[in-house]
Amino acid sequence: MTAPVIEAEGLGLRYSRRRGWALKDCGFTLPTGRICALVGHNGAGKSTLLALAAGLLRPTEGRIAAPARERIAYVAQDKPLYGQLTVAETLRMGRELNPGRWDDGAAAAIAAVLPADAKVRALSGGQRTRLALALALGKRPELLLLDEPMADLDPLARRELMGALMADAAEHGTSVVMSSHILTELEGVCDHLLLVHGGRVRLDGPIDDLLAAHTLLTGPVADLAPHTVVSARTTGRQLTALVRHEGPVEGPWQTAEPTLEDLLLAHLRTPEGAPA
Ligand SMILES: Nc1ncnc2c1ncn2[C@@H]1O[C@H](COP(=O)(O)OP(=O)(O)OP(=O)(O)O)[C@@H](O)[C@H]1O
Repeated sequence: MTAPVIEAEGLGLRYSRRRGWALKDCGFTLPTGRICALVGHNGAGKSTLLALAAGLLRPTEGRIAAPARERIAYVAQDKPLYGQLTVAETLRMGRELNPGRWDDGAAAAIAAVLPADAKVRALSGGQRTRLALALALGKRPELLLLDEPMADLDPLARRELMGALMADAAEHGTSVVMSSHILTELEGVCDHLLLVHGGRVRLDGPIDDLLAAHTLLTGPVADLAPHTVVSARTTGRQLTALVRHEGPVEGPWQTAEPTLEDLLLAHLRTPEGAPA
């Protein structure tokens, strides 16, 4: 097995005593070189987890091991940049802050369409995202942490930038963790999944293994034991369910392997604390 790039054990974070736990009892291992989708409801704890992995927050309990700060690039949801700098000055700052590591070509490939002399404060949301991603890739990180990176990009820019990011990650063996609410965007791009539900890790592992461990079935309503029902819906006498199977699914049902979207939606629909 590949060495892990992130390893968490009993990880918990409480922003304050009054607010309760944002993350609790989280344990997972992310092998090096994976493209990991980080999925969960609003407020599930995704940004908190990314900030912990980036070393910007300290765990309240447990531990998380990840590469040193200089080997991580973290693009936060609000893409903090200096508004008074120009695009060219921002890239120069990236080069000066990362001596010996900075990859001019990677940064320029992403930022090339931006007006070099425009002030950052005059850029659109999507243009700022592009600049933040250029800075992140220029740093030539071992681990790239992206918090909803594509949210304010138009569909063409989203496709182009996602393609560029993934090609760059594949070429350099970069590990990527990317949170997103756009499930279709993750399919075909990510090979690993981390699903956070109510502050706990509900599912994690290679996507192919997780899909193979689940079955989507339709047919007459009946007892589904010994399989674990993740979500079920009945229409008249017809049952549609997603189960985590224990051995082969035998019965009067039509069965299929779920898509990633089927799997994610089913797990996101379950109540907090239900068996995964
Ligand atoms: N700086 C903070 N101070 C106090 N509580 C916070 C802070 N940041 C987040 N929280 C709380 O921690 C919990 C997890 O928030 P987090 O931002 O990690 O969720 P998320 O999964 O990234 O959500 P979203 O999909 O909406 O971005 C939420 O209950 C949130 O209110």
